[in-house]
Amino acid sequence: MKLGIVTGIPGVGKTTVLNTIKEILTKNNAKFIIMNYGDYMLKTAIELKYVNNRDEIRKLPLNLQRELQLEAARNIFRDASSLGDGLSFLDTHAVVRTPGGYLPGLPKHIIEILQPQVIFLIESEPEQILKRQSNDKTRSRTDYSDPSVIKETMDFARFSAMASAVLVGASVKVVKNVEGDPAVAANQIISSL
Ligand SMILES: Nc1ncnc2c1ncn2[C@@H]1O[C@H](COP(=O)(O)OP(=O)(O)O)[C@@H](O)[C@H]1O
Repeated sequence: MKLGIVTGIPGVGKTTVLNTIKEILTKNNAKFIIMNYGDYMLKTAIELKYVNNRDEIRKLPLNLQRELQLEAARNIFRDASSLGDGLSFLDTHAVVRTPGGYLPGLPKHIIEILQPQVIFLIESEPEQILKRQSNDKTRSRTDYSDPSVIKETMDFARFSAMASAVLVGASVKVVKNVEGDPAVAANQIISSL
């Protein structure tokens, strides 16, 4: 199994880079899967009739959210393993900025189930991230609207990714999302896994 966890703070271009990875690997007839952590949580939440939609998940009692997080990790590992020597990518967050502080996205009990080889951190200049956010009217990311907040969140994402990597011996790779060319980051991620 080859699993790379792809992280990046909101607005850095993670969705764009992952879509580019998909295009490149599809063109190359490669065996791969791109999984989104939230999608896996939502699937279980709907099956268990906890929620009807994605936005209800973060309003559930924390113990149920933790149960969904754990079940998602087990299912993600199962799907990545079943791909054999194909490439698996998991779209998630190294850190989540909350009013109560920075929350690790990959705590011990989760990273130990996932067993990734690499944790990727997609980064861009804070000013660039702000510009992309303001150009992208389809999403609301106002909680990341200040360059110093973005810089601090990126720092904590690095600390958090390394702390998770230490637990399973994964590597941490910082990948820059170059303005105008998301394929640069996409190719780096593919070749590093
Ligand atoms: N390398 C890039 N160069 C220019 N614009 C980009 C690049 N990557 C992403 N964008 C733009 O930035 C905005 C946010 O990208 P998105 O992939 O949705 O971010 P995320 O998933 O990290 O929140 C979008 O408008 C997207 O088109």
